Amino acid sequence: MKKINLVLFGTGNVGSKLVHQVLQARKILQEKEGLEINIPVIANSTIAFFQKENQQPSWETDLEKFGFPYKLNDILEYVRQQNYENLIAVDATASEEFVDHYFSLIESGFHIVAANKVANTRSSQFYLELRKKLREHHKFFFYETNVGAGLPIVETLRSFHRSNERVTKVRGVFSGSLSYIFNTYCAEEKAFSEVLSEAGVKGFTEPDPRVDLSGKDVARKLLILGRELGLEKEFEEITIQDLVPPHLNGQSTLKNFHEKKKDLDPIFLKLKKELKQDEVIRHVGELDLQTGILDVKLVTEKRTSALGSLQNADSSFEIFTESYGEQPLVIKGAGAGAAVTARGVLTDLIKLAEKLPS
Ligand SMILES: NC(=O)c1ccc[n+]([C@@H]2O[C@H](COP(=O)([O-])OP(=O)(O)OC[C@H]3O[C@@H](n4cnc5c(N)ncnc54)[C@H](OP(=O)(O)O)[C@@H]3O)[C@@H](O)[C@H]2O)c1
Ligand SMILES: N[C@@H](CCO)C(=O)O
Repeated sequence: MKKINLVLFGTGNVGSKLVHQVLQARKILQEKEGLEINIPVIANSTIAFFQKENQQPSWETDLEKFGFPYKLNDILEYVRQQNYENLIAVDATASEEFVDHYFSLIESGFHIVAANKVANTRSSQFYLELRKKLREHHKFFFYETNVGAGLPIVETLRSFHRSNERVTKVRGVFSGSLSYIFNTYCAEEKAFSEVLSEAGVKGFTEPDPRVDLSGKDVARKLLILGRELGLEKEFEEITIQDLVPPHLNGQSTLKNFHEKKKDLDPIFLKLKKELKQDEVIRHVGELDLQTGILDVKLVTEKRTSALGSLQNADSSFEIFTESYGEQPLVIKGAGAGAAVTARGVLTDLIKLAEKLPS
């Protein structure tokens, strides 16, 4: 039986769902894949819980009851003492700072699976250094859920690139939360702030929803795909329409944003009133490989068009390539949500495990 040992960082929407899915799938993975997945350490931003045997269904209570404040070195020392094989760090945080730990983790023998997009959207220099470090230590880095949650977007583009298929453009609704927000807002008589709150409760938005509204999350996804296709770009080169008014932006606190988010209502009501009867608002990203332009913006679409008729938190990626010609390959489905994302992380873990020794 092949064993992998996970250290899970982040126990929010995605991280907690992942533990449940691993526990549920454990027996079948052992039987059908010959794979045992253990999670000896679970950590959030402040506390960690170390479990010597297999994780139990009571892990949430255990984390709360027996978890204690930790430093990364405590975890590195612990896994070294336990001599765990096939170690994988799962980054289910949205943390900018956590990514600084990737180098120590790799040096300490970890592979990495990340839902967090930050490592792939820092400077090109960081991006290349990380890959150099991975190569030097013979470690893998999987991050399919960085774009389109559980949808196979990164893998599809990487396969095109490897087979020398020229991708000319990727366009679509890249954000599950903004899809939900504009699909709902344009279809129902609710205040924008109310729909925004709903998207948060459903686990579609980033921990700070301004990361979605500012266009930053979609811009990150464009950059990740662009880099996958060999485009050398920096985040600052992306054209982004920021939907957060200056008085609620990153200079003010998240608490202040939540207290004042009703200030968004008149702004979006004005946009809605300007629509013709057969029109809706959609939030789109466009990655043009021919011009090198990466663009994030709001557009008006016909209600009946492919993007105009999207439902729920669906994302839609239109991938234009040389062989597909005028008719793009379209990948569409839930673009956010804990269950689909955790399943995407679990799929990454299984694919990574295939590359590891028994
Ligand atoms: N939700 C989705 O649909 C979706 C889809 C695709 C990708 N993603 C990505 O998945 C990641 C997690 O999203 P989420 O919705 O699960 O967020 P979330 O519910 O806010 O959970 C984030 C978790 O990360 C923990 N955390 C923050 N900083 C940390 C640190 N330095 N070390 C260890 N843990 C830390 C938080 O701990 P505390 O509770 O202690 O703060 C929390 O448990 C994000 O990067 C997001 O972009 C999400
Ligand atoms: N906040 C992100 C989660 C998926 O990356 C979105 O809405 O698309």
